[in-house]
Amino acid sequence: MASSPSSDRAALLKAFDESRTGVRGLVESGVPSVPSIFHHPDPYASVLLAPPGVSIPIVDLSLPAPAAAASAAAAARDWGFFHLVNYHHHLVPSPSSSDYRARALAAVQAFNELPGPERAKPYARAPVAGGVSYSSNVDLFRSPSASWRDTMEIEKADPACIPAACRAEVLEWDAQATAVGRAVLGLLSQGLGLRATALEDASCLEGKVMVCHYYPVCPEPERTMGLVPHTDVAVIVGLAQDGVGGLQVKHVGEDGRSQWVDVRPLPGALVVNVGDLLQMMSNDEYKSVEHRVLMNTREEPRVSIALFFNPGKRGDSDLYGPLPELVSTENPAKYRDFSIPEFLEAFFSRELGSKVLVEHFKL
Ligand SMILES: O=C(O)CCC(=O)C(=O)O
Ligand SMILES: [Fe+2]
Repeated sequence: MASSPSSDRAALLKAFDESRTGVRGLVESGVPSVPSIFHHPDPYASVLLAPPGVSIPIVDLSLPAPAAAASAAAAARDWGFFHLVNYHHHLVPSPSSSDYRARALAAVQAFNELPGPERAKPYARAPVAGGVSYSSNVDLFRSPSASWRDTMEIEKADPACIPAACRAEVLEWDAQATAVGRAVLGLLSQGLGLRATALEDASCLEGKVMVCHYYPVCPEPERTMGLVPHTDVAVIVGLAQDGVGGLQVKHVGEDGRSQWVDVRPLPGALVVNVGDLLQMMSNDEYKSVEHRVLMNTREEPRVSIALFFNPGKRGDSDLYGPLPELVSTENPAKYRDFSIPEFLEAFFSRELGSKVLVEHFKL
């Protein structure tokens, strides 16, 4: 019996997933070209590139609090993305000084470059017992094209389950990035005219997911993508990227047209962005923004670590939606309230995409 293209694709996806060694495993096996399951019809799709010199705003955390809050709020309103600099005085004191961020990125790279059988051990589709999973493409079986990326996800992990190659470093980074995340949530709360602890009180520091990406070198970068355009399912995200580049943000330029703006690596800076949940909690004051990762043509892999801050209270009766303080008869709620289980079910039933949850809960 002749097989159909879709059953061929399903079989190829299954075989790829069962290899348990991700895209890096394909590269190690010496694939000379990008296999068909990773082909994107138009990886550089349709939207203009911003002229050189256009870039996301920079928020300086060493400014006096009111100025820092105004700057973070303006960036969250106008761009949904910013570089955070001078955050070091918010870090947790630690005997091992120096660059936690660089250490964590290097350790994630080391994990991804372990021999295949070693890194295959935690291979699983999240969520899993122990809170750690390594896999390729969160939406592998739901999306039309796979992307050139492997990912380790860490959520409420038992430290013993984090691979030894990066355990100490990712735990250290989690503690540091959480301290910085607390400061950013404070600024963004103040920027909404609320008390500094408003978002923290809504449990937004308690439901964290750390997502460590590895984008292997690619034999045909123009045929595939690192990460398809999407908005983040989170309150905020703090991202550490290495020096390779490829992340782009969609922004409406001065001429009113959308364009892709490169988020060029800025040494030492953390990239912070607004997720769909904060857009809804802020009743559209802050905007989640579409972003993507293009494959680089450099002969080196790219590593990034994204820390997703989500609400930790997740019962069916813990409801989220526009913060009550922001809603009035003049400014009615633009979204209905929802529980986190309801939110996650909507997320896991779809491929990665843009604003799908914002649309889902819109009134
Ligand atoms: O790797 C990056 O720079 C972006 C990662 C990202 O957008 C995500 O994990 O949602
Ligand atoms: Fe993202």
